[in-house]
Amino acid sequence: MFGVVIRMGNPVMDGGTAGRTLMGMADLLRPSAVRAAATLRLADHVAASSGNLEEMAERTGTRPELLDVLLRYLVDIGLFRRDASGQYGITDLGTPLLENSPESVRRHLSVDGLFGRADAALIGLTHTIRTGEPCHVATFGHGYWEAVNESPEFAEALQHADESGLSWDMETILESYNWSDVDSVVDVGGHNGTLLAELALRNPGLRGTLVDLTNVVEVARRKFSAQRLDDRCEAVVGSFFEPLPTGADVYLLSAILADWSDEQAVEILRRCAEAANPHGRVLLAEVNMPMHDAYLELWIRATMPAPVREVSELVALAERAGLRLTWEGPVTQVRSMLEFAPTTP
Ligand SMILES: C[S@@+](CC[C@H](N)C(=O)[O-])C[C@H]1O[C@@H](n2cnc3c(N)ncnc32)[C@H](O)[C@@H]1O
Repeated sequence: MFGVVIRMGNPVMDGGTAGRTLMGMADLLRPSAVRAAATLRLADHVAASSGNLEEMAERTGTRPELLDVLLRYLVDIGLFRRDASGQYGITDLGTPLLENSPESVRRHLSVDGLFGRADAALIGLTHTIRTGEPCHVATFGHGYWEAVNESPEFAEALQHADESGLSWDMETILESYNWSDVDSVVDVGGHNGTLLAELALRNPGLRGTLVDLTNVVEVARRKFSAQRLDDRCEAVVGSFFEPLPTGADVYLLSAILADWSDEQAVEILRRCAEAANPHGRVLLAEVNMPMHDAYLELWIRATMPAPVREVSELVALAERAGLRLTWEGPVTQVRSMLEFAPTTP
């Protein structure tokens, strides 16, 4: 209370244009109110409501007097309107908060959802800048990928976000490597199965095993079934920090290491080296984050470590894990293709 009073009497708030602009840029209330509206599904409740605030509070599990303040503020910022009788309605700007709007952003903004939670952790950005630790870890006690696997809804959210298909230059993985000699591949951290399914479709002799955490594996299994690939592609629950299925020709790591520190990356590579012994190969198809976009890079750094590594650094990590470079493929703007073989039997 006193803080509010002090801030309202602050000359920065009352005067200087730049100060006001900055205070507006740094404002946290507006985004929090928009996200509260998304989380509480207020647009849908307003659309279905008879106008009775008590009833809407009951449905949203909120306190009527505070729900009223929130709705009034959302009117002030143009997401809702209120007629003379006090009945609320949705404006054009507020329409994407409806669950079934073609442009719906409700799930994305909900603080109960995967992306909304990750965004909420951004308040700890200073911690990340100081320490390098993702503020997601500092805020929730675990990383982004553990969160994905915490709730089936989170994995589904990721699947919807990934419906774009072969993203991040996956075509380079499919086309630059000689898959015709490969009988079996383990897609380590293979996610929703998009890449493995495409590999199997383009290489009819190839069998694949995808290893990932629980919820993601469910999504991958459904994809393999839908594409009638169950006889050649399986998805198994496992961690790349634990022993992996042994004896495959290729252990594929696509866009994995960027999410982990050097020590963790070496551990993952070592698990692949152990499983690949003695004749298998480890194929690194690492992503290179676009450095020119500071906004994206800050978001990613706040959410996961995502170090951007040069080819020489990747090779050095692999050597620490008992792997030697056997093939250097293309290095595109977003991918580095490198093949390794275990050095020790
Ligand atoms: C950035 S995605 C990469 C997915 C995929 N390989 C691709 O190229 O799109 C990272 C994947 O690693 C998985 N993952 C995270 N921690 C894991 C662990 N300990 N063991 C296995 N998979 C894990 C995540 O669930 C996610 O599917």
